[in-house]
Amino acid sequence: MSTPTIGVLALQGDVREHLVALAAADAVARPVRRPEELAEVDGLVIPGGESTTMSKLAVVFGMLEPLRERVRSGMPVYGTCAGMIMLADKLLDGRDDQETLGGIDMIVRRNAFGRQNESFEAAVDVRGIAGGPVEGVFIRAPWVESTGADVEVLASHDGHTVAVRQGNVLATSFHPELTGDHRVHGLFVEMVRAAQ
Ligand SMILES: NC(=O)CC[C@H](N)C(=O)O
Repeated sequence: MSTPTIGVLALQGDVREHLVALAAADAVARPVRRPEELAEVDGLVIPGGESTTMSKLAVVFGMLEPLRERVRSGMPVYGTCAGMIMLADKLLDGRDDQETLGGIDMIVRRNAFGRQNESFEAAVDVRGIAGGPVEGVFIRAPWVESTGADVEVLASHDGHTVAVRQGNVLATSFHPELTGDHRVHGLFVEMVRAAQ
């Protein structure tokens, strides 16, 4: 099977770290800012950052509808933190004008962990990832408040859902791209391969 080309949405956020993690997980990785670039990738990562800014820039760059269209058409997508927010069908504690792409039938609460702790790390067991828990880095992180019947819960922390998958769309509240452990990116690269 050929090596998949995976884009990282490069409007805002920790793009470089995802490019490095994807390359380490045996994908060809490149930044994506424009619809023409989106058309050329087999899968997409939406990075951590600030979802309100990312949503605004997606409108400015004319990316909102092209992104929605590709998610709807089944392109594999993986969102971390702000990226998870972007993939939520419904959002709590977002800004009034904040747009999401949707893709996962879930309600996500923005900054849910952030009120108590700005940032923390915790070992997280992720279904489908062998070799023990991953180090979860949570930075003003959202959690998943509820999920629809077709959504698979892959991980929880403190009783809150922090990793989910629905079909080709994967999302985590935490940031594997900041840890040097590329197993979650490896899982996503396998999802992209399987969809090719
Ligand atoms: N680390 C992150 O991506 C933080 C997400 C941020 N709190 C937001 O609302 O987008």
